[in-house]
Amino acid sequence: MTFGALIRRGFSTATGARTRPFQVAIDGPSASGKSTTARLVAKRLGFDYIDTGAFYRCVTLSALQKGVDPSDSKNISRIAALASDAKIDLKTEFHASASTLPTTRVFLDSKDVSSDIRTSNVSKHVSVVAAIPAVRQSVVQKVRALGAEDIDSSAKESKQTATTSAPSSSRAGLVMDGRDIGTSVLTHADLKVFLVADSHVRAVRRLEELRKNGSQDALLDVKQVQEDLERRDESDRTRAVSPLRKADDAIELDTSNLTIEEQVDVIVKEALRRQGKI
Ligand SMILES: Nc1ncnc2c1ncn2[C@@H]1O[C@H](COP(=O)(O)OP(=O)(O)O)[C@@H](O)[C@H]1O
Ligand SMILES: Nc1ccn([C@@H]2O[C@H](COP(=O)(O)OP(=O)(O)O)[C@@H](O)[C@H]2O)c(=O)n1
Repeated sequence: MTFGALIRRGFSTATGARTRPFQVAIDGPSASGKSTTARLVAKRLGFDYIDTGAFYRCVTLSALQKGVDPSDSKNISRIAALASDAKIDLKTEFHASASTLPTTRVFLDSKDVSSDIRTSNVSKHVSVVAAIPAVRQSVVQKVRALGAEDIDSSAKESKQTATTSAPSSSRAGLVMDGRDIGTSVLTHADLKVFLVADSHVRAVRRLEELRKNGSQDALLDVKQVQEDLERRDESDRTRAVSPLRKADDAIELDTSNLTIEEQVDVIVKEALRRQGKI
């Protein structure tokens, strides 16, 4: 095994120093609370945050904008090419105020598409796009490249964009959320969490969020939102490559009856415990 591979596996150096940032992997079905929780955990721990769902949404948006129908299997290789060519950047602002939720802006080929990737049309097609093996390969490559940048240059670029509550140099870790983070992207993550919640509860929360954001999709009713979430979960769970599933070594956390603060607390405490800080 190479030294690089040992580093990726998180082995310590002879001096006992950690060789890579502490990694937290958060997976789970749609609207289980992953991104909200992940951003707040990152803020509390002074870690970076990567929303991998945004990558699949960008590829889907790119296809739809170019008139390439994701539901037509003849378009698989065109969508794979779009995924490979897409330049995707995330900029998370952590904000100084303790009570403000960090915000992540998403850029596709340098254009801010943060709202465009959240429309119901993108949501409707994203799971089909995410099931294309070549798309997953491209996205995982892009996501890993971001993770590696965090390892090699902890005080660089993405941190300059952040109005962080913690100094950028202290961003010694990474929180990543998605569907396959614990099972195939960060398989050696120091802490893996699988968030779940009742699908009706998730639909109510998602609709509330759409209303708050003034989205046109706020006109949908809870039943329609719940159906969309369940359809997407089913597709994510049953696809051939990297399906949504709890990693064997992940902690499962049901957020149905928790407050956001409670679920964040559980994860932050476990991360601190595993870092030997409490
Ligand atoms: N425990 C909770 N109680 C109430 N609302 C929650 C809770 N957890 C998350 N939410 C809300 O549910 C919605 C979906 O959460 P989000 O983090 O976007 O989920 P995911 O990233 O898994 O799709 C957001 O509006 C979020 O604020
Ligand atoms: N690591 C990931 C992240 C997202 N995805 C796909 O991308 C879609 C959108 O992810 P998301 O996290 O933005 O979705 P929500 O949970 O916010 O609804 C999911 O339904 C999956 O099909 C994936 O396959 N693997």
